[in-house]
Amino acid sequence: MSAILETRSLNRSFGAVTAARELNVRIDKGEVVGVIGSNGAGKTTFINMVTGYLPPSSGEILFEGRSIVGQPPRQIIRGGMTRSFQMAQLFPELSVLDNLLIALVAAESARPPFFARLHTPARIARADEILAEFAVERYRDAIVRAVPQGARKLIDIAMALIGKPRMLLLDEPTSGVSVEEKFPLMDTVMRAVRHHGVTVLFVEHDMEIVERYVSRVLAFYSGEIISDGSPAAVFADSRVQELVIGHGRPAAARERRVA
Ligand SMILES: Nc1ncnc2c1ncn2[C@@H]1O[C@H](COP(=O)(O)OP(=O)(O)OP(=O)(O)O)[C@@H](O)[C@H]1O
Repeated sequence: MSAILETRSLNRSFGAVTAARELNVRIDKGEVVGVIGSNGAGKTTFINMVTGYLPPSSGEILFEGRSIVGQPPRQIIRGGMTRSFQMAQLFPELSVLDNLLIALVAAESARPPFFARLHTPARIARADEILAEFAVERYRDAIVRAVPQGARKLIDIAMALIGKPRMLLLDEPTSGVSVEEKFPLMDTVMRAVRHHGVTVLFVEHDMEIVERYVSRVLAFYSGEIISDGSPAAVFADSRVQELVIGHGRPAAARERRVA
């Protein structure tokens, strides 16, 4: 497998706090990787550095073999790596369609979206295609503010995928989503990313979601990766049990430990 994302000796400090310490991460094309860690472990710092929102204190970040350190987020998006946020980043007063078109133009062009013509037939066709893929067509012309939370999450992730990125980073895709909605939401997202062969890395506190959807887990603690492997191996790691998941580990992991 070839690497799509690599970090080398990546560090980030905030005053006396080390939020990332010598992170050497390699993600191969097609992997679905979960990032876990307790509050303040450095998960968001890692995602922010990789997507251009936060400059590293030192170290290297390679996307498809090329350094992206110093590139602004917009350039990284156009280069093929996008992200969604814990809180959906939609324009609440605009329609779902307009939100998707703005995201598409941002992924296509260096110009700010308001200088480009949004409503071209080709762009609308692409927006309709992704609305159908995420089964949210019925909200196409709704104002975002009026869309239920679960559908908003899906639309936010659809926005991240509309420009056909090769890598997607998600920050807690199921946060704020009801227990009944979380698995259908993740099923929809995973179907879409697998269909397009997108590599995925997502931060998640819900261990049931991690166990069900990822092939590999990175466990963060105090700015370092303390365990990296299959969900079964990482959940069985005594440091991870002590420092990261405690009693919140999934039932299957508990059973494996007892056996
Ligand atoms: N902008 C900032 N200024 C100062 N300290 C920061 C800043 N961002 C993060 N930190 C500190 O860096 C450390 C890592 O924070 P980070 O947000 O990356 O953790 P996290 O694992 O994403 O936590 P959570 O699960 O709560 O989102 C914490 O000690 C945090 O207080």
